[in-house]
Amino acid sequence: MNVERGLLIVLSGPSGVGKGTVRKALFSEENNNLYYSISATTRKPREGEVDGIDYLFKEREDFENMIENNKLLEWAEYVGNYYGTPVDYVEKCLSEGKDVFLEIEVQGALQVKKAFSEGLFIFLAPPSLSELKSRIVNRGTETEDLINNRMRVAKEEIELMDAYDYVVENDKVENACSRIRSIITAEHCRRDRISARYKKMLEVE
Ligand SMILES: Nc1ncnc2c1ncn2[C@@H]1O[C@H](COP(=O)(O)OP(=O)(O)OP(=O)(O)O)[C@@H](O)[C@H]1O
Ligand SMILES: Nc1nc2c(ncn2[C@@H]2O[C@H](COP(=O)(O)O)[C@@H](O)[C@H]2O)c(=O)[nH]1
Repeated sequence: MNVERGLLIVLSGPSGVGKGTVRKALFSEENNNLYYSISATTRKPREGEVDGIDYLFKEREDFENMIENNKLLEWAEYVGNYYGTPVDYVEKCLSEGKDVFLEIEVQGALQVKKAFSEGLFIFLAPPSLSELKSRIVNRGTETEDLINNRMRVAKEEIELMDAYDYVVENDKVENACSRIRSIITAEHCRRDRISARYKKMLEVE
């Protein structure tokens, strides 16, 4: 039996806007058919982060081997570390009809868009730059230098938001989740319109 391919959902946006928080809230809901793609990174684990759950933590040499051997759907160097999406997991889920969820920065999202124009690209935006900075500062995971670097990159990333299908403001986590859920539902309905399943139904009738 032919299975309809799953949807590739890319949530992107500046560091500290709340991508991880919103993603965890979305995944805490039942029956969402969403599968999270765990990224590889050369960044060192933060307190509480677990290898294989938060990230696949790699040495630089191992990451560079993954690049050379085409094991990554996309990758980017972000504020001194590599981050990338292992391609096999994404392909396997999509071919089994599962929706795959990537939570990645903007350079990587734009690479995915080139390769997978049929993906769903959502930019999570902060209510303001000052709120963005407070969120990174209050998270307490970065030094002052890193915060300034992340804020510098954030401004460049926000300028690219027009390349996305949707912009969702993360004012409150529950509002952002509800908007994203609506976007995913609408995208499924749009695809159903052209889906082989309905074409088959007409052939059988
Ligand atoms: N809507 C919100 N209102 C207030 N605080 C929020 C909101 N969403 C997330 N936060 C807080 O902002 C901080 C950054 O959130 P989070 O770590 O999810 O961001 P991120 O975009 O995943 O960051 P990074 O890209 O660096 O991994 C966290 O302390 C989180 O609790
Ligand atoms: N291009 C990619 N970006 C990724 C990936 N996984 C995470 N990220 C993004 O990197 C920054 C920094 O993350 P942090 O955990 O160090 O705060 C953030 O914007 C992440 O969304 C990936 O596989 N590819």
